Amino acid sequence: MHIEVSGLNKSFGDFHAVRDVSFSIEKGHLIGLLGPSGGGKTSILRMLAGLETPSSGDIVFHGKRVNDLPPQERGIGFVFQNYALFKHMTVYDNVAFGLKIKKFSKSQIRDRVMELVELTGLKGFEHRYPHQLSGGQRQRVAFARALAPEPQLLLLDEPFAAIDAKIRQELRTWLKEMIERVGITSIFVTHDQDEAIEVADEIMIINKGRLEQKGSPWDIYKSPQTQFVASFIGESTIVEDVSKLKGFEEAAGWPGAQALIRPEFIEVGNPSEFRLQSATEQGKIKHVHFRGSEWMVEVEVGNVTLITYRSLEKEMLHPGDEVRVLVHRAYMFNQSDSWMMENRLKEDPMPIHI
Ligand SMILES: Nc1ncnc2c1ncn2[C@@H]1O[C@H](COP(=O)(O)OP(=O)(O)OP(=O)(O)O)[C@@H](O)[C@H]1O
Repeated sequence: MHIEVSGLNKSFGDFHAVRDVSFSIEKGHLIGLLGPSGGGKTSILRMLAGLETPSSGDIVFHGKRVNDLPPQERGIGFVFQNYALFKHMTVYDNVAFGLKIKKFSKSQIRDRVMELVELTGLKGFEHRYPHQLSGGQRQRVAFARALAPEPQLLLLDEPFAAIDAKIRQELRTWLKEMIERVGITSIFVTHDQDEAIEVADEIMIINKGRLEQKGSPWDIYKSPQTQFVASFIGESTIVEDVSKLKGFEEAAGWPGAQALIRPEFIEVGNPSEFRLQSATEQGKIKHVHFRGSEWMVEVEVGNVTLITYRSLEKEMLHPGDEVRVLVHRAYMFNQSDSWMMENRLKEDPMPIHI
């Protein structure tokens, strides 16, 4: 189902939970609504579902305005964290529930339930009750139940929040595969950036009721349009006065602009590792953390602590070591603009606008 949302607002009294949000979603895409707690993600989802009425704005499914349609007429399936299974019903009856309401025949129900039980890897569990299942299995039943009546849109609100880390990881991969196989347009809410990056075709970053950015995980990571997005996705250090770093002197002409530097924009090492010494800073190692496949290094340059990674292949660094630091790039932000700035001493002398 193609979705078009324009100028969506939601106020609770004089509190604006959702502010002028507009977006469209292609049929079959899996969208992650990502943002900090209280940002408005669930409110957006609830308005799409018809569980909350927008204060203003339009919600259009397949070219038809659905603002006034009740939830059961919108062709939506739900998997909510707190939308528990019916405890007194077996897996079979849970999955059959929506089909009975829609008055499918007994044999149609049987065929559809068995198809979904098979699809979700729950064959053999049809006669179990929810308390006889693991958390991951329960969420798979919830998924099967949501899909049974063949909805056009699937909404998932923090579907894995209550599940422990290892199973959550497996379920993410599983969910992505399932959604691709079924080909259903889906939107899921999460405040976990790894989850959104790994699972979603596109991410929408929601903060303080506003849509800050929408795009593929990779686009959002490499071209963040606001400082909030840059600091919310991935790791970074914010530098108040980047003009003090070598190669970034030009930034002194942009008062008020802040720089945000990602770990992969920084190289740290012994002097012999750098050919262009003049472009590097003097630094001192503060901490070195072992991260399994690499070192995470905190290095002090002037009064700023920068975070970067270092290959395990290279010579080991220790706290207190005097090192050279090369900052390749920085994201620059002021109130109305965002752009990428390259180290002038290193390569391209002109700042590149995103
Ligand atoms: N029924 C309501 N009445 C009053 N305020 C509400 C209501 N529902 C939500 N809010 C407020 O609107 C804001 C957005 O809430 P929402 O649940 O949409 O955020 P969220 O991004 O989903 O947060 P979380 O990740 O914590 O679930 C919050 O400040 C919340 O307190």
